[in-house]
Amino acid sequence: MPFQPEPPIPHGQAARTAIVLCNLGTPDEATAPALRRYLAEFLGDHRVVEIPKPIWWLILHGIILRTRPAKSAAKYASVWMPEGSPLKVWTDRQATLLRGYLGERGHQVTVRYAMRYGNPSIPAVLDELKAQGVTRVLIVPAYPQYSGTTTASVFDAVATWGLKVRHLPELRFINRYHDDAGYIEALARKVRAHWMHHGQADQLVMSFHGVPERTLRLGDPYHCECQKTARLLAEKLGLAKDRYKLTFQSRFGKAKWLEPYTEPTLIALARQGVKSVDVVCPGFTSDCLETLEEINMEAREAFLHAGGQAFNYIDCLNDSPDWMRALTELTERHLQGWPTRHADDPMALKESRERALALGAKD
Ligand SMILES: C=CC1=C(C)c2cc3[nH]c(cc4nc(cc5[nH]c(cc1n2)c(C)c5CCC(=O)O)C(CCC(=O)O)=C4C)c(C)c3C=C
Ligand SMILES: [Fe+2]
Ligand SMILES: [Fe+2]
Repeated sequence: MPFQPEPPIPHGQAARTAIVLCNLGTPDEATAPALRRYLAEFLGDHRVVEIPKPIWWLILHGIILRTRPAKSAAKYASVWMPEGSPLKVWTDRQATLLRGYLGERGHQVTVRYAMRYGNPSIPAVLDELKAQGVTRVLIVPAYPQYSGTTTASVFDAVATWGLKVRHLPELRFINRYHDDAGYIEALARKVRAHWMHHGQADQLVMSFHGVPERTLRLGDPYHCECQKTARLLAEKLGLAKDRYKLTFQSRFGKAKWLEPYTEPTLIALARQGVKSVDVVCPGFTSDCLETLEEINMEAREAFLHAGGQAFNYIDCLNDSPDWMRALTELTERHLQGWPTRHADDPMALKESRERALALGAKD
């Protein structure tokens, strides 16, 4: 494969830093053809479905992509926002705000969002940043808990992009922030604000996206990191063990996934006489199909149908100021050693060039 053409070598050009906030991805429209494109890319990723490729290709293209796109398109249509898919709308806002929050603290960084599947794609965003002269990139997956199915797949996309690039930018990659104090505090404040306005339900259900159970046996730390997030959040909220539950949602396919499953747990709670539940999804940093439709519509319906009386969904972190502050501090820590406060400042640049020349560098 030939390398991409490079711009002329930039003698004396200051380092320029960018942050790329990478989320899962979402279809461009809530239509069956858009869903087919998106699901083919997403479910065709061997990180996501680990069945041997030729067998899975037949199942995916022969069965799943013939039936699922239309059904999923109807679900997406039920949560679509005027500006687009919720996942994209929130991720876009987070990137814009992060740029502002970092700017307030004197950092001059470009911030973009990218999607692992769909648009704007990770390679397209990295190409654009490189064309702008960016020389350092911090990749921030939108997943607090590390999983091979999601976090590592973002890394694959970055590494694959790098295969065609001769002059790579310096790259950093955040693996996890499931126990980050700012993230836990932002979650706790969301829950407390909800309690202030609506009162506290009998149970708090913390629902995380599931993964196949075998990934845990094969060494994926995702399950442990979800447990830790839930424990820290409960501690922060002062919740006793019998007042909250950790569950896993969004099971896909027939294999066993991490348990307990969210919807059956909600049904069991209702049947045991639990009248009210608050449900929060700490593993999702943005509201999306899985929270707005699967939890706030389907799971709500199941709980109420089984005899529950009040189902209160607590929004994801989205663009909450507490989360934006946490994300700012998290990225600030990972930018250390990259002088983002000076990069575009002509005086600082002149000084650093003079210092470099004094140390014997050639201009
Ligand atoms: C938060 C982390 C996520 C993990 C871990 C994850 C693993 C995972 N997902 C699937 C299959 C599907 N996921 C779907 C949607 C979806 N998944 C996540 C996040 C994680 N997935 C998000 C944020 C979303 C919503 C995207 C949006 O556009 O709003 C879907 C739904 C698509 C549909 O047709 O309904 C599927 C399917 C697997 C198999 C997996 C791990 C093995
Ligand atoms: Fe998923
Ligand atoms: Fe789902």
